Amino acid sequence: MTVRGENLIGAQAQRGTQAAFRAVEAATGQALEPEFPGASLQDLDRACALAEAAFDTYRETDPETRAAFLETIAANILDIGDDLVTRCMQETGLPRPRIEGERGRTVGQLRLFAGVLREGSAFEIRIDPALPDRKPLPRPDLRLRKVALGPVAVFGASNFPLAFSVAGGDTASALAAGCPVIVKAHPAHPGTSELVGRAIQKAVAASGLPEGVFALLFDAGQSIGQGLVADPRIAAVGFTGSRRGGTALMEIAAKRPHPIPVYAEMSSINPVLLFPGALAARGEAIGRAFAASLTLGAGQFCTNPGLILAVPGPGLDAFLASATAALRETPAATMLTPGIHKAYCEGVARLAGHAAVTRLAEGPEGTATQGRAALFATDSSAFLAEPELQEEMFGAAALVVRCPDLAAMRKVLEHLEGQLTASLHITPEDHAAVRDLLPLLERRVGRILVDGFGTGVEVAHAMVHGGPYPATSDGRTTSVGSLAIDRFLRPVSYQDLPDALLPAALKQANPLGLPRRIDGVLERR
Ligand SMILES: NC(=O)C1=CN([C@@H]2O[C@H](COP(=O)(O)OP(=O)(O)OC[C@H]3O[C@@H](n4cnc5c(N)ncnc54)[C@H](O)[C@@H]3O)[C@@H](O)[C@H]2O)C=CC1
Ligand SMILES: O=C(O)CCC(=O)C(=O)O
Repeated sequence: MTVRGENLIGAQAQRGTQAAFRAVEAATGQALEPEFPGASLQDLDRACALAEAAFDTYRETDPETRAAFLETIAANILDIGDDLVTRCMQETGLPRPRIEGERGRTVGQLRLFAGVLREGSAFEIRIDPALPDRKPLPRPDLRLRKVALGPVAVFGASNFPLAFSVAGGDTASALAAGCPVIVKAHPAHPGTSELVGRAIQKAVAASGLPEGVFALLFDAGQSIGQGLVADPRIAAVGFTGSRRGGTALMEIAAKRPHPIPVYAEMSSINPVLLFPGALAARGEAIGRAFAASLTLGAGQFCTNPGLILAVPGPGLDAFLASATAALRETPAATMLTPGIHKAYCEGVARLAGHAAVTRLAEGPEGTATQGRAALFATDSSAFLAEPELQEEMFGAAALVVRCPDLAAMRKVLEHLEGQLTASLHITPEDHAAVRDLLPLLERRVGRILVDGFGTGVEVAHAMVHGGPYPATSDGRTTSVGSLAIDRFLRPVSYQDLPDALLPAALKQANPLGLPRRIDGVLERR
């Protein structure tokens, strides 16, 4: 499939009329063909008008129609074949196995939401039948279902060009909910975006859905993204990227006459807690596993283990010896964009020059587009005194914080901002200390995991990929896993509507076969 540099608006593919940009080959820094002329504000208006026009029809399609649509998107993405993999490798510098794996995750995610639709409990059908004889007052017939919010603007991530981008988790969950989606393409992988966008556009047509269900817009600057978030027809925003970008969009959304939710996944340093029993039992092995997680994908994961907390002793020495040895041997790796590479190098230099920080290890030097791993150390009192030490360094760098005892470790955790994950390395003799910390961890993070690292998020029903601010803008939700659909739904209650007027989902005969809670009790099916 050829990349043409065209915006996809409704059933049309058309070149923009505004300033053009080109993708940059991550490994060489060379510009790639073709040019992507940016969308105009008229294009944006048309995409929003089509999305608004599509909304009422699309949201009332039955769950099976939307499930089949998501499966068609998945099949169309696979049908692009190697053209997608090679373009994506060029644009991101990520290796083939990673891209192929991510493609599998992307289609798996679309299929997961097809399953969610067929299962039906996401719509939370609740029926409280009328009690006409109740004293002193009769109870009305009350029926609740969740309905789609409206057209959703999606800003994909640079670091997951498939699973968190045009047909990624935000798009899949919004489409499953019944929301049309307008994607502002990430400028780091426009060709990949166009190929995937065409797969969705084709699926819209093949499924007989209104053309406004999907659009993809390119922009060399930020006016299309900002215009989208401000547009009154947009009802919610999904975003993965920098804290600065996410908070800028939150501000625009909050200032609208009708503010809307922005689900932004932003920055996280993902504390790793090495408990004394685990360090004594297997400090060396944990060190090796940590180095592998830290350097995965050049460290460009929001779940990257950026902060290690431990009490000094022989176990920590063993951990550091194996981690530093592994990091010194891990080749530098191509980073996604020149901007991300520059930000990483500056972050590492800032830490290296910090008076309270020592550098423990540095990976081998690479090319001008590659990032080298780095490990730094400080102590808990310096960490508590210097807020900049908890800033995310997006790349393969981490900071070890030596805590004199577990009470100091708790203080560091109390001081931390919201995080996506916390990883605990433990043995049974650490259980009492862990039990003490769990309530605090629940307040700080979205996912608590044992004897592993947060990278490689499982797409599943019980997954939470979220966390208190600034890990995300709204810690009540997740951007990965089936619960993500909830971000794009809201409850509506229907009181005393005759059956003939009720939506199919709430009719007495339950024609859609949805799971229902009758008088608070889940109905047997
Ligand atoms: N925590 C995470 O999941 C991730 C964090 N990052 C962080 O973000 C940095 C830059 O990476 P990018 O992917 O380029 O993120 P970014 O936040 O700069 O851009 C993400 C998307 O939002 C748009 N955008 C950003 N600021 C905007 C604004 N003010 N108005 C309208 N649109 C805006 C961009 O055009 C892009 O489409 C990295 O160095 C890293 O620090 C990047 C990727 C993932
Ligand atoms: O670790 C993963 O699989 C997902 C990480 C992520 O969401 C991100 O880096 O943006």
